[in-house]
Amino acid sequence: GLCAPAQASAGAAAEWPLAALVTVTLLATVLAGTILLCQQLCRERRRHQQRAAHKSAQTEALCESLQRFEGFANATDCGFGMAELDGTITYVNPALTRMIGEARPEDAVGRRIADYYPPELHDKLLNEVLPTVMRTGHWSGEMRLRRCDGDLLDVEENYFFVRDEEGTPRLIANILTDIRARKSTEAQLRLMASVFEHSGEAILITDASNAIITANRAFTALTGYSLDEVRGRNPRILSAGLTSESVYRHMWRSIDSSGYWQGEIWDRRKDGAIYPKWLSISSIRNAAGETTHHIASFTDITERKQIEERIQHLAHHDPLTGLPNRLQLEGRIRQALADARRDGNALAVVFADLDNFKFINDSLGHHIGDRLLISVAERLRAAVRDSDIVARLGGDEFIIVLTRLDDAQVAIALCEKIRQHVGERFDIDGHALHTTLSLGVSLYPLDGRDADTLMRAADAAMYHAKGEGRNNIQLFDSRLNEAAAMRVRTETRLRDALEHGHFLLHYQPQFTTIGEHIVGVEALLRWQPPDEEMVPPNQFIPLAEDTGLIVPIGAWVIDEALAQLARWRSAGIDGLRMSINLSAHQLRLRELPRLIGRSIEQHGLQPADLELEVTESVAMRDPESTIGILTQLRDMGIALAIDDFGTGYSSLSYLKLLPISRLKLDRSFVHDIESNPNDAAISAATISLAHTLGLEVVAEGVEGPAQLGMLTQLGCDLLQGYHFSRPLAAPALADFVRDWRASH
Ligand SMILES: Nc1nc2c(ncn2[C@@H]2O[C@@H]3COP(=O)(O)O[C@H]4[C@@H](O)[C@H](n5cnc6c(=O)[nH]c(N)nc65)O[C@@H]4COP(=O)(O)O[C@H]3[C@H]2O)c(=O)[nH]1
Repeated sequence: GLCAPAQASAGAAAEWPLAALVTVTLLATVLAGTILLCQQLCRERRRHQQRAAHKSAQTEALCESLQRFEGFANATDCGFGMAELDGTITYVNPALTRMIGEARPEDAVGRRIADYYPPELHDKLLNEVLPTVMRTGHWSGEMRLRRCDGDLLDVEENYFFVRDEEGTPRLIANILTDIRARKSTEAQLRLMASVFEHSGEAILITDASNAIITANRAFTALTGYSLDEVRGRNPRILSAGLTSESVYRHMWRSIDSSGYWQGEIWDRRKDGAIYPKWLSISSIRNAAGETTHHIASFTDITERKQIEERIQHLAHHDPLTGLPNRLQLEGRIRQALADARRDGNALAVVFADLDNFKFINDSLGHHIGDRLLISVAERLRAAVRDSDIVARLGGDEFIIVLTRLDDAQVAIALCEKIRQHVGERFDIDGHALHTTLSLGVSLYPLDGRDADTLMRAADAAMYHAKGEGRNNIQLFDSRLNEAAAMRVRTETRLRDALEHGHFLLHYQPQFTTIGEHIVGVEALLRWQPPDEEMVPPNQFIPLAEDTGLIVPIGAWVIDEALAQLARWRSAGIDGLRMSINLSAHQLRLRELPRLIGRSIEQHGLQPADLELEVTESVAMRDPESTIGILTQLRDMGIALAIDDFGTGYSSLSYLKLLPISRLKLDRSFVHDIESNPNDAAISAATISLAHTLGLEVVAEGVEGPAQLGMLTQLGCDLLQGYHFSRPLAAPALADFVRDWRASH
């Protein structure tokens, strides 16, 4: 909307002085003649007053004419001046007096024309302007006056002769117009034109009939068309034919009603390439409200669209592997289910989880971990059909949706293929890595008819696979649902057990490697329902944790273990530290430190008599609050140990932040330590790492002399396991300690 109104006003600005100039020139020519005559006649009148008595009527008429001229000359904004042929000024009107900056017209009279031009224009004045007037009778053009105060003033000048009755040039007259306003308008116009020309946006101007009048450089750069090629044509020639008619209809409706439209349309370049552009169109109307022009400006938004697509992609894909993420997966499963329903096919949802990813990630670094995930993603993708879906949920969890299956057998066979593929060696940055997959499978329509149910079923099946020792495939089994019902029954029984004292503790001694002294015991929870077999903790603790029952049960354990330690003390068995397992729920209890402190006090013990064990995964969950509570406990003087070390999620750097004093090397590493070089290496690394961090290492699950030998050699500090003793009931433990101490 900038150009056209500016043009209109510039046109007006340019037009009126011209028209005025012509009028003024004509008038002035006539009047200049008149004034000349008047002056002559008036002089004559003075000289020959008596002689001229008979001519007085004529003289009066002329004087009247002179007055009229003066009236005009005084009123006009145009400068008017006259000079002798030699350049001596004889007359200036008030406007010219103002232009040249004199106080009164008389001040200019008698001076020379050249006095009012800057020296650099003297040459032009004397050698071009005045000679031209002499030769041709007139000169017109732009000049610059130098005012008395030295300021310069741009003017348009019209020099001409005033001739006498015989036609002989007698005077030089000049009509001047101040063109400062026009000049600045022109400068502004030039600026506008260069904005137009240099704009990064392509700009196109059409007339009322929408024929192209002009276009700028960016237009040519963008479309490939030169101005000559498009002038007079309808911008329709730019269209790629991809934008629907309704878009154009809407566009014109909006331009007609509001004078404006913007939006996205597809165009074709001269070379045929199609591109999306963001287009704004404004219509320009004249005072009567009629559209005179349209101004269209547009930019190529190919790049912006690409970025948008990339953002879209990022929102729906896992950035690491490029696989669809959970968001995308949901839509795709729904689609796949709709297809399966229509075609009467089966479909399998497979939950796949890498078994030892965390360990690889933590020990070799995120860089290797990431590369491994990428490679696993590639193998998963390669193992299935293009029409199947492979997605990553995050971490080391993948979902595979196998479509168009004839039956469950095919799903199992495909999963087996996947398991084997991924189980093969990966060579990453010089590391030969092995990883295995635990796979859980649910089938449509057997296990569920909607995405949610199928995902949940596959997830349950995957956990089952983990529970079955990892690296295997489990089909969802409705018995997993029965297991859920069973859990509800067990929960009731657990509450009952707590109320009726059906829990008890067993204790397993811990030994120093050097000297094999008993220095502590670990309290291990047992459930002894009446008239039934004793239940090991793994069978009820997970449920107790899920239901929150672990909190009261855990409180009971702490109090009972400390009471037992006090009883042993009074029976003369001392030098024992009590290790107690804490669950994640307990760590979330703010009053935990206070509870423990009270219990220690009640039983007349010291904080140093107690050691709390938290599993690695628990310590790593919600690190901030965990560190807070653990630090409080440590500050009380209680020792802390990380249980099952090596199986969980630790990042080694994070370990440094924990206020711990011991690591318990998981028994899965201890178990094969003498036969499996991997396990031996992990154990060795853990022990040396712990020592570097100033921590002691307790090996759990020491079952035989070979493991003992190996752990001794690796410098492990403390040992615990069947090799020395199984967990024992309190009286048996007391006997064991007495016997051991007597015989060692
Ligand atoms: N194969 C083998 N196993 C050995 C050997 N020596 C000891 N064990 C077993 O290893 C487990 C060691 O406990 P944990 O790692 O803390 O693992 C514990 C601990 O995480 C949890 N737990 C036990 N008591 C409590 C408790 O009071 N509170 C909480 N929150 N968790 C408990 O239950 C887990 C299992 O406890 P348990 O069944 O008593 O199993 C005990 C123990 O009986 C050995 O030489 N070979």
